[in-house]
Amino acid sequence: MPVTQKGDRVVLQHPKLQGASAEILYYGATVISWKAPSVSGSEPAERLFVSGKAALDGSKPVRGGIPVVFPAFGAPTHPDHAKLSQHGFARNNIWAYESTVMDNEAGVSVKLTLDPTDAIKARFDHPFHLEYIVTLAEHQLTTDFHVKHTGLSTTPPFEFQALFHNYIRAPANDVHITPLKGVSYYDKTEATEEARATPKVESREGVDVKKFTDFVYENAPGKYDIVWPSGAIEIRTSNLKDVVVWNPQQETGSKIADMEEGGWERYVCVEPGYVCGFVKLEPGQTWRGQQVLTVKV
Ligand SMILES: O=P(O)(O)OC[C@H]1O[C@@H](O)[C@H](O)[C@@H](O)[C@@H]1O
Repeated sequence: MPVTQKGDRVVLQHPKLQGASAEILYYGATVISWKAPSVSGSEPAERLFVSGKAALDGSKPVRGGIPVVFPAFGAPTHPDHAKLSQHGFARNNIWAYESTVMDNEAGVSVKLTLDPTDAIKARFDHPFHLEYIVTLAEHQLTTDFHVKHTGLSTTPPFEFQALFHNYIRAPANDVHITPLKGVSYYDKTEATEEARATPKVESREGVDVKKFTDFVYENAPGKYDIVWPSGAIEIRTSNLKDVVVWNPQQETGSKIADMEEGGWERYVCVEPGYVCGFVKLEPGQTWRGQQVLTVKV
């Protein structure tokens, strides 16, 4: 069966390619596994990092995979988001499985949804409907995030940020991310608020994460290559103008309670999103953001 619903997750299996799969937890609609073969046709291998200490029981957001960040990135900055926790509520609420959207020789695709609950309304009282479509193809995983304003025409618009928090499994000390040269970014590792709010310009051909990195690139190219000696993943995006590159290294990684020992050496987070400024959604409108992850080696 290409789509199997289990207790806490839905499992996608490629209809033709034995072992190519994806697993999505209903908690947070978090993709916690993506297995894909290399281009040369090796056995499908895990492409995402999930910490061995990650909670998968819904007690806290998953440390790894692809958490969905909505409606606030990082600590909320919008007055309307003041009651929300870091990265918002999409990653720590239970989504509903809606349907299998596609099931053919090319791949398989499912849709999950999230609507306001009383607990969400207490913190973010806006009429919305979220849809998340995850598609597994031979060497690809696509995630589509749709935000709909479901209010009547007289309802005020609402504003949000959105981001795919990809933990890409890769040897962190050997990865390079391109092409970010010349792109402005905010350096969240700076000690003062003023320094964090002052844009810098990336001067490197290939960005590495050999030291603690938490950079928010604004108006980035939208297509990124993450390359290391034995592998490469491409991320293509639509409607996601910014990208965050994060790796805590030992300096801050060792302080993350649910990070496995040395985990920071096993991934790089490359996170496409709309996080500088806010999307403003009018009643009846739908906003769509998409990424396509492709194994290139
Ligand atoms: O620990 P969390 O809430 O999952 O966040 C992890 C990281 O997520 C990144 O997107 C942020 O830029 C970092 O500042 C943050 O530390």
